[in-house]
Amino acid sequence: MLPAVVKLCCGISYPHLRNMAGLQRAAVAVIGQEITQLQRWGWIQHPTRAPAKFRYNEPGGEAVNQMKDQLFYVKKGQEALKKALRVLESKEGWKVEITESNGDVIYSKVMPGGRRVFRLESVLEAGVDELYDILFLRVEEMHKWNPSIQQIKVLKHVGSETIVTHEVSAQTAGNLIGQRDFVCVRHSRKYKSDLYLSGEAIQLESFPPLAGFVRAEDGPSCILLHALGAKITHFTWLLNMDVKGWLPKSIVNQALPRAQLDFTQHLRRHLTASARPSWARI
Ligand SMILES: CC(C)CCC[C@@H](C)[C@H]1CC[C@H]2[C@@H]3CC=C4C[C@@H](O)CC[C@]4(C)[C@H]3CC[C@]12C
Repeated sequence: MLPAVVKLCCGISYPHLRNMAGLQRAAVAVIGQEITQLQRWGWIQHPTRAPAKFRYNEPGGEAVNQMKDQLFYVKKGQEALKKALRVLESKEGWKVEITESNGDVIYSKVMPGGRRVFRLESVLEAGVDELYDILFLRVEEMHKWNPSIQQIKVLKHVGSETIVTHEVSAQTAGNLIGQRDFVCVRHSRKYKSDLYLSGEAIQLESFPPLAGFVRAEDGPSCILLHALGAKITHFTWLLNMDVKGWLPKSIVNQALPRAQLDFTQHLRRHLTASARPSWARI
């Protein structure tokens, strides 16, 4: 009797389960368990907004694929964070690249394989939540305050902590590196009063490189926001980028730390501008 009632309830609430072959059903169960595990460990939160096309009444195969998709992006974002943190935690091999008078310092280090990664250390006069809002929640607005960016589009929302983005850098005067575009998984993770933002390039069949653009690859990279006070945050940014194309290493290794300093400068300006009342803004 009980199994029949359970079956009936499942049939009513999940019509697609009835259309599924045995294997698909097993896959849904396994993926469901994995997501529950991740949620239990606090790695993912319950989606506040279902991803655009995620609907329970779609045929079984589609639902399985969408769940697999979600799991793939969340895991990719978490792995990017772990890998980036491992780079930051390793203490050897860092050398000072640039020291600015405002206290910003950029270090660099050569990774196995020969790529140089850059680590910016800075202190910003803003709270962690405000920075999270600007850098993650309002990522699509970044071009409004940062002229190095032409456009950022969120292609997918996977729960509230993971997004898939398409970013296009701007063609700026004096920058010897032409425009690039990126497709990345971006993941955010809160830990006490700190916040971690990670990113890594992914290949999306549905989003092949645009004609006329060089598709660069970001990551594993991350930004760590560590609260020093209510309105003061230590900002660490690991930039790990393969800009692709045929460029001398010396040019790339000058442009990347420059791009970090520019980014922080624009961010500071944006913070002061948004702190002023709207009538006082130009
Ligand atoms: C030198 C040339 C090739 C690149 C210049 C543009 C660089 C600096 C731009 C292009 C895309 C940008 C990234 C786009 C999106 C995010 C996610 C956000 O949560 C933190 C900032 C971060 C990570 C940006 C950092 C700056 C960035 C990497």
